[in-house]
Amino acid sequence: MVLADLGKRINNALQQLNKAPVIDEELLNQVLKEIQLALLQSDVNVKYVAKLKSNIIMKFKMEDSQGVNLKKMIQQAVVQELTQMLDSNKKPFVPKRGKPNVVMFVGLQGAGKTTTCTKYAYHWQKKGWRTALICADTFRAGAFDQLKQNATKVRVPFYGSYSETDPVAIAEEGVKHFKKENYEMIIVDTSGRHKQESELFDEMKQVQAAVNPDECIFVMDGSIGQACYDQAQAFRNAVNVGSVIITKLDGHAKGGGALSAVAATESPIIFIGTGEHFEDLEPFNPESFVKRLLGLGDIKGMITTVTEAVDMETQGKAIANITKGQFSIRDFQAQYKSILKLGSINQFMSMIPGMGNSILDKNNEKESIRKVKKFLTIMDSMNDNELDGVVAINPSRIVRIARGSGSSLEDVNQLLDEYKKISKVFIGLGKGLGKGGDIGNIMRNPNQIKNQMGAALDPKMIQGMGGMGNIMNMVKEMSKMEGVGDLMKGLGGGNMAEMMKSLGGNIPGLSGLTKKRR
Ligand SMILES: Nc1nc2c(ncn2[C@@H]2O[C@H](COP(=O)(O)OP(=O)(O)OP(=O)(O)O)[C@@H](O)[C@H]2O)c(=O)[nH]1
Repeated sequence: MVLADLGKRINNALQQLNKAPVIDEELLNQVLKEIQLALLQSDVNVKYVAKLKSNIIMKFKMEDSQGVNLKKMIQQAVVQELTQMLDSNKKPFVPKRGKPNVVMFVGLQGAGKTTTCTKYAYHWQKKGWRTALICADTFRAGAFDQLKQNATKVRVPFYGSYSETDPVAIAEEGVKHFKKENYEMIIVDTSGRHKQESELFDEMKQVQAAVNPDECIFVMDGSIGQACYDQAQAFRNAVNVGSVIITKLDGHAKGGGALSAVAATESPIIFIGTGEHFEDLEPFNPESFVKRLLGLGDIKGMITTVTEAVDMETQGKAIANITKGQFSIRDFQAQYKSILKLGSINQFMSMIPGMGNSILDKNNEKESIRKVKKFLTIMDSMNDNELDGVVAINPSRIVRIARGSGSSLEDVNQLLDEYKKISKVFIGLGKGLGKGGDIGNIMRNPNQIKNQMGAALDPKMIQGMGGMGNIMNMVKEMSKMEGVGDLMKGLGGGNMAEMMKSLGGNIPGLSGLTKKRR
């Protein structure tokens, strides 16, 4: 989670409301002063910070302090004001499946445009869209090689030329080529310049006129803080910029300033860059971002992520098996595939209320993803009978599987151990749910589930989630929350079995995710 420090400081300020016996204007002023200071140090414009304070004080004065929970009201007001500060109030372009969506990227040199084009391509490709990249940057030497290398790494087809010097011709030709091949997401990377200059804007306009993109995304370096305002305005005035991606928000103190400044230009921010790797791209939604920043979770976002990540048909088969007391390696494989589709595990965890500041550091997360990928490769080397549990995997097969997947015996054994542990949890869960998969069964007999989950999850993970009691409360609370009903309906049965099916899709991987690299 980026800007974690800002979130922590705002949260700490709000905590004072919990401790105080009475919430009066003096205390509120003190809390707001600390929030203001944190925002100013994150380079948020003083004008927005002052407005946030006066709006919250006004709401406080309007409340009848007898009848409301003041702490909750103030917390909600802070969320609302921060969300408003980051909201451009403009709806971004939404790509449509099954048709060619041409998206052109513009920005200054070094902002991270080429890297972000690749991250964006990877994002859509992971969702199963036919995605392609075009390098129309003929200005910077080596730009085509960089894009080519990136595209190869994420396995996305690319188009470019070493000999053609006209960016317009390359962009036009590339778009024509990929449209003919029925690509759904066609991404055009254009040239940057060191500063805003007429040559850059002229070139962007020509490319835009030639390829007629559905969307033009402006990529901007977030480390410049509120200076983003002038840059975003200049690009908006020069070309038809539809939305913005702010990069380098990892480890930069001025992130809050960058985000609020761009929102003020009325350009929607659609993603933020949070690192140099291709998976370091977070979809941006102001409310979700603020709630996660303050550790309040984002159930709506979590439901969307889970719904997108879960393959309903495969999971349906897994849940049918579980309720029959079976859990095959193929079911296990389905859970691991879902984990990869979640995108960032940290980002997913921060959507869970109470887990705002992620439990994994970046190295651990990468290590965990590597492990998930390794396990998937090993499972790819098993035959159908082994995956479906028709035959047991004997020692000689373990040797063959290790050889076939290019892994060690230790890796294969580790996978089988993990599978055994997880299958115990799932089979226990299936028993707890009973035939109908009724939520009531779980809630009437929580100890059974608690014991089984407790045995399988990593103790550090349980601790990170506030203990087993807290995990059970979270499941209980989530089952009551807005949107969960829709998810359950969407999943078919409208019962807890279905919900556990989708959420459970992530539990197995988590048991190994907090293990430190040795
Ligand atoms: N830390 C961090 N680094 C980033 C991020 N996005 C890009 N970078 C780095 O920023 C540097 C510049 O990125 P490029 O993608 O080459 O920049 P560009 O804007 O395409 O440059 P031109 O093609 O010359 O216009 C590279 O070292 C990237 O790895 C991010 O979100 N976080």
